[in-house]
Amino acid sequence: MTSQTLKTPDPDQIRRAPKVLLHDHLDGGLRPGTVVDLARASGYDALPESEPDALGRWFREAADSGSLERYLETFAHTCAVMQTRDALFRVAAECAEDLAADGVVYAEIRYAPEQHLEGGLSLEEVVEAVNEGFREGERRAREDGNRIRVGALLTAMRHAARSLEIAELANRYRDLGVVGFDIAGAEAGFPPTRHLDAFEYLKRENNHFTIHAGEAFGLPSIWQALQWCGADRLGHGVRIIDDIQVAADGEVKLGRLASYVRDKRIPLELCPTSNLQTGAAASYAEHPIGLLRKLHFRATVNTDNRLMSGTGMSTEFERLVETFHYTLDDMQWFTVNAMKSAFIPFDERLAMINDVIKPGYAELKSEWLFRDPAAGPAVTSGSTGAVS
Ligand SMILES: O=c1[nH]cnc2c1ncn2[C@@H]1O[C@H](CO)[C@@H](O)[C@H]1O
Ligand SMILES: [Zn+2]
Repeated sequence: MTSQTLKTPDPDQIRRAPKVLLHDHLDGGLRPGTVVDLARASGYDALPESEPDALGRWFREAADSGSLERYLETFAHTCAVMQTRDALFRVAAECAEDLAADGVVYAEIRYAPEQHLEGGLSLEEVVEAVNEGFREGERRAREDGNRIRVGALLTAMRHAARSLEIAELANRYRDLGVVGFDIAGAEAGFPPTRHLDAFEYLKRENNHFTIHAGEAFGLPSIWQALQWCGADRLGHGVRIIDDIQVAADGEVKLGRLASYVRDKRIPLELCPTSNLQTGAAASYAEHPIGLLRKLHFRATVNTDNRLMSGTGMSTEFERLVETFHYTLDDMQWFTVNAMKSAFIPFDERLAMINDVIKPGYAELKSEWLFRDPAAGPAVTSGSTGAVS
């Protein structure tokens, strides 16, 4: 290892580093200007602001409530303008384009088809419009010299009763752009076991699913998601920290559930900024991701809702780099964790890791060797030579 390996990456390196995103809501990632355009086109007159910058600020502030329930109220506006084929296509295309421009090479984007039927579309038409939008976004990204692959996750809302139907839909569109299933929405009062039939169906079909659990509600929710429902991954899962004790002398003790999650390499789809907004964590410094990374949980970094959190993958990593002094090696570790945990076939995950992610980080890590000497010293910290 050289001293350069210890240096934290700058924002430009973070943006150029290949990143993998497993937890991002389509209806939580619209461009503010697109919300304004689509509202105008559809005659939706309930937007709280009519100018894109002000609207973007409104979403961030409204979502900054400290409560998941109030955070979720903001989705009424985005869902309202996503009720036609053209709107869904546009939002999906821009989503893929924006992620690619931010250095994301692989993304699984989720949304709840049942929330997009008010304009008369069928569930199938919703899925097809979004899939076509993703393909268009991938194409535009290629034109811009970026590479991204996007898969869809179909979400069922946990307060509703359509989960089996949505699970069947996910299964029907398997290999046609949909890579898995999820449940989302308010957690307290809506345990995942209400949707057991959907999960059992997907298991019988050898299909994949993740469950939002351990965000607004703690260990019982995580336990149910894993041991009753059989989730492949945990959406957030951040409250697994409640089952980890750190003594004053630094000794760490994992409870049975935390041990299970770590031993079984259950992926945690952590979303730091979103957690600060809903009150699941008090600050970046206190966010459990720091400890979970040290303890080698299968931790991944995600955006959740780029519009409501005013964030992106690079922004999330910037905050983590500032807070925990992560290096490119740490970034690569989170990224490989995410790619290993994706719902696409094993050989494709492996190729993404070996042929895209690792070479991408190697390239970034090698840049200092070829820099212009006139540009100043090669490293700014730990610059005394090899350390191991
Ligand atoms: O962090 C979250 N926790 C739980 N549910 C969420 C979160 N973010 C978004 N949604 C919910 O998922 C739906 C489909 O995308 C959104 O409409 C929102 O209600
Ligand atoms: Zn979410």
